[in-house]
Amino acid sequence: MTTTTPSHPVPAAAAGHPGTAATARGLTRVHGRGDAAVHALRGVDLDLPAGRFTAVMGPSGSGKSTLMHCLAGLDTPTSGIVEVAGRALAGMDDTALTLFRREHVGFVFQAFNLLPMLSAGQNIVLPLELAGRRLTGSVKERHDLVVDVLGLRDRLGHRPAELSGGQQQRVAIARALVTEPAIVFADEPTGNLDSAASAEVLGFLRRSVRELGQTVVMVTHELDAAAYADDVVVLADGAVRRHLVDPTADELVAALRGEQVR
Ligand SMILES: Nc1ncnc2c1ncn2[C@@H]1O[C@H](COP(=O)(O)OP(=O)(O)OP(=O)(O)O)[C@@H](O)[C@H]1O
Repeated sequence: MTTTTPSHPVPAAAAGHPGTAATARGLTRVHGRGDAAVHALRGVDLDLPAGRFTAVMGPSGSGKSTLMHCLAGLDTPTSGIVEVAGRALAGMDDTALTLFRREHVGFVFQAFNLLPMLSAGQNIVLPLELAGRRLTGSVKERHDLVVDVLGLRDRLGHRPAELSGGQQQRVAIARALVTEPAIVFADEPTGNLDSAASAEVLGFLRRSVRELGQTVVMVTHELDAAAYADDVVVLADGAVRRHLVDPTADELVAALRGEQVR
């Protein structure tokens, strides 16, 4: 593991767990039983620092999605510990997990997952409404900041079908950021975008880290996308092969060499 010091300061973290947004210890996930058992994760130890943009890379089947789902409380590990924002996920029932995700976790998906009948603005405030939070005071300030950072001010009245793919993904990012979650998980967020829109979306994700102090974890197959991140976790065979802090392009390519990335 690379242990070099980050070149820019790591901001203060989510409440209750200074410096670390999410932690995994001895994380395993086995699908099926007996001869049919698939060991998707084989003992992952990982600390994801707050206020950083981390890319998760690795060959197809190396466990990227499983790791993200376990960290986000969308899948239950077979063994091991997950903590997000200083809270252990083990022992939370479905209702508690749903409430926890609503408050502390944001998601950005490859397919945008916007509600087509709602305007961009209505999609963005949906998580606030679900959490019973009113668009006033500091919540309104945060909303306005997110809308401006993502350049969506003049698109709020448009429905998703009236927006380009890149604009739709920016709305999805705003929706993920508006509640000020401890961590945002982005699963192949540029998988449905052309290269120009991809660059734009990745630039906005990076700005959300730099300017809003957000923590973003992004699963990607693309070296170009990973180059926007501060840090890169390389998985292989269900384990962390490398955790690169502020890698140069050459260091990243060298770390991935030998790990066939789809
Ligand atoms: N529900 C499931 N049942 C059985 N096996 C599964 C299940 N989900 C994932 N797996 C297996 O677990 C391993 C890890 O899968 P995972 O989807 O996490 O990998 P990945 O790195 O995200 O792959 P990709 O890059 O192709 O999306 C794979 O061998 C996969 O086939």
